[in-house]
Amino acid sequence: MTDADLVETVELPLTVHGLETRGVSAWFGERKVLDRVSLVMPAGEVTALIGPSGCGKSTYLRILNRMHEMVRGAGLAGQVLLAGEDVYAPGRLPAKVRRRIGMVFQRPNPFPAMSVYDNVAAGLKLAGIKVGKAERDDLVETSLQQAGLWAEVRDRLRSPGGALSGGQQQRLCIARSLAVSPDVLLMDEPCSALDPTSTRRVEETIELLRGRLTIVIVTHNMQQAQRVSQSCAFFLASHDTPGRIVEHGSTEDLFERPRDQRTADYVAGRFG
Ligand SMILES: Nc1ncnc2c1ncn2[C@@H]1O[C@H](COP(=O)(O)OP(=O)(O)OP(=O)(O)O)[C@@H](O)[C@H]1O
Repeated sequence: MTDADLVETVELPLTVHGLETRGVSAWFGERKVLDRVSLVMPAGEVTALIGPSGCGKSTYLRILNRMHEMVRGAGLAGQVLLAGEDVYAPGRLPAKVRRRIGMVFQRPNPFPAMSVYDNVAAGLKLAGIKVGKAERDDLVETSLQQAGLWAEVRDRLRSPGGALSGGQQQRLCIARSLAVSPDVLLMDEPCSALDPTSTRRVEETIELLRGRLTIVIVTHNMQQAQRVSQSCAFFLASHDTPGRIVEHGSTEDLFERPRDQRTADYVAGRFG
């Protein structure tokens, strides 16, 4: 048997696209917070962004789906490519980019008074997608299944989203994002407000989604980065130096065989 035979091959649907940035820098007013960040986030994989607080991970994530430009005074240079196409090309609508590159935030933010069903269907509505009732039913069910929540809510689709547990609410938000069939899902510390059991369930959902779409996750939890991601990028900034990637590569290499001493210190919990 050769080494090649041992490599697990995951067959990707043709529709799964990867994401790449080339020389991305960012500013808030005069202050530069990211410096020439180049990174490939492979199709169908989970890429974890790690690093101490304030090094620019969330800013970088928000650049990927054009949310950074919503902040007054925010500046940007460089390129973001989805399936090789620049998401900042002239004429590309930010709303369309955000439909292809969805996002889940630190705190679950379902519409609390809206039913579970309507919360997922809201993903379609917000994206301006009109479908008939039967197709909507299908999409809601499929999205909840992909988010690993269907079995828990199939009998309470008409209950308010706000009545679910924190972890269920986060998976409901994931289902809402999935309803529009995005290419990429960005997750900004999606488990930081959750207890360990709910965290596990969200991690299982991430595992379920792997291979179906490309995922980029910001996490402060080193065990989580190791559990859920296949590749990993370590960001670092200092008081007078904007955030940069110190090291990136396979998650295993980054944690087991870091090339840079700062990476070794960070993943071992010696700072940050
Ligand atoms: N809206 C904003 N206006 C001005 N400065 C901002 C804004 N958002 C973030 N910053 C600054 O940009 C830098 C990067 O912040 P960012 O939130 O991206 O870091 P982070 O690595 O995600 O931090 P954390 O892990 O604490 O969430 C920080 O110095 C922060 O203070």
